[in-house]
Amino acid sequence: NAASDATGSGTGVLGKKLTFNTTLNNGAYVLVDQSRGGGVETYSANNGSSLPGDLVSDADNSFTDKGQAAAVSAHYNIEKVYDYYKNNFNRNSYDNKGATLKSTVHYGNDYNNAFWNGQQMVYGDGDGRTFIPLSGSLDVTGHELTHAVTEYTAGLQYRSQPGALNESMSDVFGNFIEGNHDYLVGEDVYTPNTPGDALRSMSDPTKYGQPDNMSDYVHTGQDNGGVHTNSGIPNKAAYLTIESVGWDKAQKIYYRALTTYLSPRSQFSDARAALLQATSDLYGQGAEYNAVASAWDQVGVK
Ligand SMILES: Cc1cccc(C(=O)O)c1OC(=O)C1CC1
Ligand SMILES: [Zn+2]
Repeated sequence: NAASDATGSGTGVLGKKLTFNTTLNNGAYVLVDQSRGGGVETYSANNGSSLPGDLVSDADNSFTDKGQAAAVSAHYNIEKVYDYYKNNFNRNSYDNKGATLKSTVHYGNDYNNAFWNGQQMVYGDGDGRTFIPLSGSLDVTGHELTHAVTEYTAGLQYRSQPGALNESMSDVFGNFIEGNHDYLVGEDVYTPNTPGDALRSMSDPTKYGQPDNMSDYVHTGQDNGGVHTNSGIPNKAAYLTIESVGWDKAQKIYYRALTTYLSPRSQFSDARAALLQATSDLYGQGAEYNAVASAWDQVGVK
């Protein structure tokens, strides 16, 4: 049969009934959304580690099996992430040329991670204690896809200060995309037995062991120079900026800095300058400009 567009439905990781675009292909419905850019395609590694694995399919376009929940959430959430970048910034996928958005779920066993591997997004199932399937969180899927946007724009190297900025941009846009203004990261899929906690907090990074000031920058060889630790410093600056200038202006400032002024070896001080320049371009050197300067003053970055 010719591939055609259909509307599928299913149950996500958090138990919600979700609808999304599928394609009827050779008598089965697959998680392929041909309506967005070069397509959104969702695969399963079937708890192996070869990528991308198999396209997730269902005979009756109703993806309600428990084993399909991680794929349902990934497919639905990535549609939303695509729409965020297209609707807010007219960006057509991570490369702005309609690159196909590929995700693989059920990667590995009890895998408490998610990552962008340079070609696609990959989501573990979690071990059920630290994480439940990570694709269940919109801020996590936004975080992962933003790694791809960063790679195709600023190209921030994934180590030391540029790496912490890379991580921060993913947390910042993950939060913009999730849109619930909780400034938390991963809360929907983190520690199911501990309500109210999160993997990271942008409003109070110290709550989960991250520094929130340059004076507490962690010099380490671990984790590519502490990229998931030191991201607390630019994350705190982002929180202060968003609270001062407001959600909408902050999004525009951050997107312009990421796509126009940041570069592979940008340090925290370069991020301050890039965000100030973006603010000046967009809103001049008034209240918003002073708010950005103050935010970075407060985290000890000049
Ligand atoms: C859970 C996890 C482990 C290692 C790397 C990442 C990574 O993608 O950097 C990761 O995912 C996140 O940080 C998402 C936002 C919760
Ligand atoms: Zn990341």
